[in-house]
Amino acid sequence: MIRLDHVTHRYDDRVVLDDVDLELSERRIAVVGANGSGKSTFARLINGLIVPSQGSVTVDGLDTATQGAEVRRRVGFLFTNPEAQIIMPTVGEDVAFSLRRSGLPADQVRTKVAETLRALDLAGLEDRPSTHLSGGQKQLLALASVLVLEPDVLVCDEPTTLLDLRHTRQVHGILAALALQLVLVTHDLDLAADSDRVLVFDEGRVVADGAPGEAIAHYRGLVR
Ligand SMILES: Nc1ncnc2c1ncn2[C@@H]1O[C@H](COP(=O)(O)OP(=O)(O)OP(=O)(O)O)[C@@H](O)[C@H]1O
Repeated sequence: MIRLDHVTHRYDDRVVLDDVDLELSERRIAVVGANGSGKSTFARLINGLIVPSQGSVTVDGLDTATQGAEVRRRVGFLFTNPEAQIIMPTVGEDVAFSLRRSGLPADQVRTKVAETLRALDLAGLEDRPSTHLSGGQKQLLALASVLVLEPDVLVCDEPTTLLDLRHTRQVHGILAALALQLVLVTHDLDLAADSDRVLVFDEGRVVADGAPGEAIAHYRGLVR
């Protein structure tokens, strides 16, 4: 359960999230809204990349402000641009790097890395330099490096914005099949429609919250 208790966030003096109060327990939650409406700030609050100026954010009762490391063990985060999170020179090393503090022996790390790459259509690419991957493959690698840690929650901030249609569909399919709680910030309303609950942000507030049909219709109404 993700809980935002009267969360306000400011950058300097500017309020970008204004008294957001939510309990999120659905498996697939989509977040839509105009540029600058506060979606990324909201996403980053969930895993403690940002802590709120006022109010609190908890994940399974763990407070992001005081138990950030524990929260981040449960909550994986996928950025729009995979370059922001690919660290190691080769595909296999990058996924294995996520497990560096797992205490697992090397052979188990290798097995987990291979299994995760297989699940993301990157089988056999362990030794491929990360820089040689296509943009779509890079996003799959970034996702592999998050999923190998088996998070309970995955927060994705516009994960398909930089991808072509084929890779967008591929990432959608993979995200839809994951057995975890997914919070997906997206401008892709087809993708948002395929969720259990949609939050619509506008100027730092949640202005609609509910079933996809209703919430997306509200969002469309805002931009008319
Ligand atoms: N680190 C920061 N310092 C100052 N202001 C910021 C910072 N990050 C975001 N902002 C501002 O906060 C507001 C909300 O930004 P945020 O990125 O959360 O919106 P968004 O809905 O995700 O937008 P987009 O759809 O364009 O990604 C924007 O006006 C943005 O300029």
